[in-house]
Amino acid sequence: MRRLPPVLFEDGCSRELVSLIRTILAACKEISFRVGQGALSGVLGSTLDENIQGETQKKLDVLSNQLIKDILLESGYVKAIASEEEDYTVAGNPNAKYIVSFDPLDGSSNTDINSLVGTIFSIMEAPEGSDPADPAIFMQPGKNQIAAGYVLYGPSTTLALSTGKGTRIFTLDKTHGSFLLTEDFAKIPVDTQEFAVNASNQRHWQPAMKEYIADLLAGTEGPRGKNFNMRWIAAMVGDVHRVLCRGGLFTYPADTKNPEKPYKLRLLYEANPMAMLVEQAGGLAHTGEERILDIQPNAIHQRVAVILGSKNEVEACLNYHK
Ligand SMILES: O=P(O)(O)OC[C@H]1O[C@](O)(COP(=O)(O)O)[C@@H](O)[C@@H]1O
Ligand SMILES: [Mg+2]
Ligand SMILES: [Mg+2]
Repeated sequence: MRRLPPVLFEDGCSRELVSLIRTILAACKEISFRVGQGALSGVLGSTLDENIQGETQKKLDVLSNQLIKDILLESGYVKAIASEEEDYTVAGNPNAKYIVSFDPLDGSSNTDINSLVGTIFSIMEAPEGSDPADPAIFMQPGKNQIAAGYVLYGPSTTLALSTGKGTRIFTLDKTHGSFLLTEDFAKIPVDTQEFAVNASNQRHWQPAMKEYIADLLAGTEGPRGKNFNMRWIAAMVGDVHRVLCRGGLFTYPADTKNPEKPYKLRLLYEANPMAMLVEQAGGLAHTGEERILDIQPNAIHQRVAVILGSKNEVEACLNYHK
């Protein structure tokens, strides 16, 4: 089986980029081990702290963030990092070429129930002459991503990675510690009969999303003329993995539950990297108003609406938003 580094070199990735990706993955292997230890790890449950976004931090959120942050800053490969669990961006090596944003542990409410969690990351180039301490370094649209990926800590530890030449899936061989290529070019089927949404928010959605989901639920008796099934893992990383494996539509739409927070998912750490992986596998990723990868960010913790997955189904959903 082909191992990760040679595959990336064949794609023309620079030595520095391959080393950076391997550095992130080294931290992910450690997180994979800790997550796999479950209650034995001593890091299940919550801390007494909140992150800057007002969310309670799980002990594994804090640990995963520390592992990735330390290894990246020590490596010298990054000019700056932005993390869901850091209040501000963190400056790195002023001479480095890349910047990395990451969600150290996505779906962390799942840690205590032994369910899916993962790490999501996005790599861009730092603008020429930029100041490593200036958060403006991260204010680039997602289409500038050089690489994006996630590591899913499930029954097996799985990496989905794109460097702009398709989306590949690797599986961690825990006996040797290598990520082995297990699916060369993931291809999301264009049609689907499966969707993922947190339906408990239904009464707070905008009319377009209410109508779209109602029509899916109406099945063969509704305007879509076919039955749909629903899944919700409560970890975007798990839901997007299913979409990459067998298609589907995943959405976290705008809602009016908390007027100060109409969107849930973060642009830099969640929406952008997932959008790149999905588009590189033949799917679409949109907010309902614009392509996610075209959004010009205005803050590191910015949140957006997300509709992604099988091309024809995302287009069907977008038709309700016109
Ligand atoms: O509480 P809900 O509505 O099920 O939210 C689930 C969503 O929240 C998230 O878990 C947010 O991620 P974090 O765990 O990194 O905060 C997404 O992965 C997921 O899609
Ligand atoms: Mg997350
Ligand atoms: Mg997280």
